[in-house]
Amino acid sequence: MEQERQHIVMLPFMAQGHFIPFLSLARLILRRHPSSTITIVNTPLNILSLRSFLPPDDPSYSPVHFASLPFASSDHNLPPNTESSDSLPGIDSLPLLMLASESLSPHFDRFLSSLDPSPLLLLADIFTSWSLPIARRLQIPAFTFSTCGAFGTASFSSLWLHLPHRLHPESPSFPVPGFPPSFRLHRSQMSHYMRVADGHDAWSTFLRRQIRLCFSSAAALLCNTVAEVEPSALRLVGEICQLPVLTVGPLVDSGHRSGREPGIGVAECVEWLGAHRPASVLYISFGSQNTIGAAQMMALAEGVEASGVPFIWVVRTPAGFDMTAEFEAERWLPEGFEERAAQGRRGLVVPRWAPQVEILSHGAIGGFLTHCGWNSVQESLSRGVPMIGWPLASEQFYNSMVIEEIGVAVEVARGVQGDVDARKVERVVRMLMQGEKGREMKEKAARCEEMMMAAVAEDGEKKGSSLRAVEEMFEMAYAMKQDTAFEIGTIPKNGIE
Ligand SMILES: O=c1ccn([C@@H]2O[C@H](COP(=O)(O)OP(=O)(O)O[C@H]3O[C@H](CO)[C@@H](O)[C@H](O)[C@H]3O)[C@@H](O)[C@H]2O)c(=O)[nH]1
Repeated sequence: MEQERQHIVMLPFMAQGHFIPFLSLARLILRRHPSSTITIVNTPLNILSLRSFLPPDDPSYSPVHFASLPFASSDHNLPPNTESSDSLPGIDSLPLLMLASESLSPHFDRFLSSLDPSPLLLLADIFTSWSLPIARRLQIPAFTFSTCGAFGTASFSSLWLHLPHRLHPESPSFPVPGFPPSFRLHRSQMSHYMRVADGHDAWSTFLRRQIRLCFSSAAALLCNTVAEVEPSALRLVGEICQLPVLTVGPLVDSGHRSGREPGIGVAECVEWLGAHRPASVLYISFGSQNTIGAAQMMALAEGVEASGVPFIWVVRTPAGFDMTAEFEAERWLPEGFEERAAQGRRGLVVPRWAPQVEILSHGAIGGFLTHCGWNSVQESLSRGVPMIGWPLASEQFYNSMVIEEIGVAVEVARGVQGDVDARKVERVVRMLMQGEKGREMKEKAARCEEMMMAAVAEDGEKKGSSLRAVEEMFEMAYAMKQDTAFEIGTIPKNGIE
């Protein structure tokens, strides 16, 4: 009976950047509760992708099952076989995928209703909050798992709910509801979509609906962060969403990870990195679904080349062009850039996708120029690698603020549209990789690494904060399951809507 009650259903949003932390959370849960079973629900192609992340012979994942819900992307004005954000031609079509994802609701309802006995818990994504009312109706405790950090979740949620910049049309910066009065954000720290949002566009419609449902219907918020790394942001996010917050990070899986066909094999990467001095190589990547502008790409290439710092750069077609298309180096990079980089192993240009975790784990990596996607930030810090931030979209702007404040990063540019100065890139790269300030940042990153490892470490009775959070999650879910009245009123409400 106990065993049956330990069935957890997970519903990640349709994006690689969300699958990775969900799988990693599954692994963490199974480490603490090996007799649990976990069913990850998604669309057919995403299930294939999720499966490919799992090491084929790793018994620790054998209690993970998958359930597929019917989905045809062409029914939603999306290209055929487009089921995740990284297979979209560009970020502009993300709202179509977001709105299409809500069509899974009746299928998910049928799936969840068919489970007998009913599961202990639903772990929904913040973007799949449409599933929370279904779980509540079926008296299944439902928590939201934010794949972002605490500060990122707090800022992103408050900004989308209130669009506060619209109240200050003349001002470049503005206060944010729920944040201390002295706190202000700058317009450049918003994606283009948020800047132009009026509350009725497709982005606002979907995101506001999901955030409100999360705040009103989840029993708790799980955050992919480490309590000791983001202590003050934890209070902030708890106040903004009016939910208990549990920190379960860092969800960085060091196991086998393919997910997508890499542009370079692990062995080749490791061999290339092996020819370099410790902490001498800069890794450059903009995550799974973002890319920079064409002129920015040229400036970045010029700056990195001028710095003389060896690099591995994951490239994809610039913003405004089909991101799924083949990368044309001769069109998007300075003439002869790749050939010069190849000489003496100065640089490695990798099309589309690289084995990032393996690269960041290599001792030759000394810095990471990143778009500040939260998985990348966690992967970098959990290996003590300091960063250069270049946030492009979503909550990446606020992640960049967090890592600057912790002292483990410096921001070099923002967004996909602005001018980028190759000289500044050169200076910042040299500073991080060769300067005194870079050395200090590396020391701070090493301290973050220690805190992150401690959060998931166990020494007899002593458990790290993230392991304790997993226990708390189980205790809350058991208590809610026993309290058959949980549906009416035992869940905290934030009063929104
Ligand atoms: O060549 C690549 C590129 C990416 N990755 C992996 O893909 C993930 C990328 O995740 P992340 O760095 O978070 O970037 P996005 O894919 O852009 O993530 C989306 O989801 C994140 C978590 O919610 C948010 O923080 C971001 O803003 C949002 O864009 C990481 O695990 C990387 O290791 C690779 O393995 N190889």
